[in-house]
Amino acid sequence: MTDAIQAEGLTKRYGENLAVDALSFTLPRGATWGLLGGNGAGKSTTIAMLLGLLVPSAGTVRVLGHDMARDRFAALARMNFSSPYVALPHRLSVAENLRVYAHLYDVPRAEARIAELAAALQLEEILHRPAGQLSAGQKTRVALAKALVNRPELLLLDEPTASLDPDTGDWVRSWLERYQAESGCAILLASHNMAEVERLCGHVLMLKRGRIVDQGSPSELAARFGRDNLEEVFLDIARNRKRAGEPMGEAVA
Ligand SMILES: Nc1ncnc2c1ncn2[C@@H]1O[C@H](COP(=O)(O)OP(=O)(O)OP(=O)(O)O)[C@@H](O)[C@H]1O
Repeated sequence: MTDAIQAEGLTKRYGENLAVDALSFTLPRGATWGLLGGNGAGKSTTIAMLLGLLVPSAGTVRVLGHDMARDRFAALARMNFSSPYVALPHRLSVAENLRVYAHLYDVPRAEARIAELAAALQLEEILHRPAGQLSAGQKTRVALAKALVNRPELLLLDEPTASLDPDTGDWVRSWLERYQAESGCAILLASHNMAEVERLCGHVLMLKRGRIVDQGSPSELAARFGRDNLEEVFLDIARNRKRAGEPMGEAVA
């Protein structure tokens, strides 16, 4: 079976600024991986290139076996994306929004799929409310429904729980865990929430100034840095501290 994502030398330059610098990684089918990095590390730019929204300055991306430079639409039909920073049309009701996306993705039996998602994501009571009038938690659930409308084999999530209260954030994480186990879809998750990444991700790419500076499972990374958790590893990398046992002078990045 082809991998969910194969990125080779993926690069994005904005003038002099190298936002993403020769990223290479392979996300297997069915895996949940995290993309971690400080502000400006290149996470959103990477996701935009994986979606084909930005043209890479160099490098190649294959999504579910499709070359994004030549065969983007075949890949887009089989993947989806969610970000709290991308607003849904705010005057349309939740149901109308989901119908538009179901239509765009040519979803068979669209009304049945929308009803299924509304039940799963607790949207039934808000289906006829304008999307612009929802709370952050409700918007997140609608955005997830939109992202799942075409039963994607690959889901790209940019900060899926940003601005949610701890209870709603936990609900979304549990839901994603269950959904991933049931559907087997691959997930690439960009997040600033280290506990979230520890809980959901089997493997983490640590990004700094557009480059992968380390990677591994959350527990491997913690062990490598002699730390208890990913938050401490993140701070070590951000502040150029050494891995456990590394001689002085060999900074991580
Ligand atoms: N449209 C653009 N034009 C010029 N530079 C850009 C553009 N978009 C992003 N950049 C730059 O590219 C770099 C990576 O930005 P990006 O948004 O990918 O980072 P990020 O890891 O998603 O950050 P954050 O966690 O703050 O969202 C930054 O230096 C940013 O200023």
